Amino acid sequence: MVKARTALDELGTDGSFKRKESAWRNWVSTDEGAEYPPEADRYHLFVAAACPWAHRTLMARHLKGLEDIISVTVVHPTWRKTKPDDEEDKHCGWVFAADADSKETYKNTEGLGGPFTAALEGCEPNPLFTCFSIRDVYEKAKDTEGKYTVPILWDKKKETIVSNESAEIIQMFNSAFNGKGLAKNPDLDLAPKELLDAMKEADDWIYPNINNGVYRCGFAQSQGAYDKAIEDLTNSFDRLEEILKKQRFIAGDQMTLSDIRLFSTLLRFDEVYVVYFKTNTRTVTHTPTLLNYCREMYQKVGPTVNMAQIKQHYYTSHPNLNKYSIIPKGADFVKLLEEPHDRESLTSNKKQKV
Ligand SMILES: N[C@@H](CCC(=O)N[C@@H](CS)C(=O)NCC(=O)O)C(=O)O
Repeated sequence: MVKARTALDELGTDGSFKRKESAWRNWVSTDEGAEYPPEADRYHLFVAAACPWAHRTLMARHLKGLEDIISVTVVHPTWRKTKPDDEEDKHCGWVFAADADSKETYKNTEGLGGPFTAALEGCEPNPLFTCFSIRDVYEKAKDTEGKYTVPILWDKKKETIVSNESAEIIQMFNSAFNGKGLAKNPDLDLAPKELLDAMKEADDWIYPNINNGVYRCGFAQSQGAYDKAIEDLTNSFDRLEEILKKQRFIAGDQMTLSDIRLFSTLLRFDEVYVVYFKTNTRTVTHTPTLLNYCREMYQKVGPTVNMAQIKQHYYTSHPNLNKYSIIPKGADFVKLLEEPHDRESLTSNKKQKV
């Protein structure tokens, strides 16, 4: 019997949040005889618009022009019981939205807050096979790990999961679909050879301290664990600012996958993490360099951003953090991102490809 669990169960003995490694790690590859070769209309993404890891894959798909050949389903932002008919089964997580004409509503997993409509614009039932939850998708692939995360890159031909690791899915999107007229932007290289070392160097501190750092703050269950996480986050936030004062993107003059990874966290920072995860030592709004950096990124990937779903997900899905699921109004961070940025001055003689 697979033990179902969520990120909220991943704790060290000191109350610190310890994220587990993703379990499905296959690759779409152009290698001869590859099990998962690049093909049009073969692969499908299951994502939550809210999830920063899934958002990475939507940004890479958009920038590479893969929308016509890799289909997507966005799940409902508010978690609920994944086996609603089984009293004993307590697991809560991502479920598909109901049909557009459904009138069903539900409350949060403690029966409070809401009501949230089961049908939601931009979300839909699973178009590939009948099922209720993302857990059902993992079960169809005979998963034995029991952590039912998005994103999932699904193979429609073999009916299985290729990968559930966003960092690797974005690499596949960058490099595996450039031939045979598949990607509309095959020449855009978001991981150029000459920047690979700088990208790795940046990812290596940004992941633990910023991307996962906000979760280490928000899911901490002891003061000591929170104190350590917020100190690491604050120092890294300041380090980012210093780097981006001198350099247009995090690994150099050119946008790379490392910027996609960073932006997905910064986009959610002021509206969600500052309030919900108590990351309130800094804000992007009051850090001009980072605000302008976010403006430039937003202006490249705007169609992938859904702030309403981002807020709905976090504030309504973990009643232990927000019992009544009240969604704070916020100061409309996205509107700030629509304003002009000043980042060209950092690379005045180089033309950006995107
Ligand atoms: N390593 C994974 C992490 C994905 C992840 O943690 N996704 C969250 C959503 S933000 C999730 O689906 N959580 C479900 C759960 O904790 O049960 C990746 O980067 O792809």
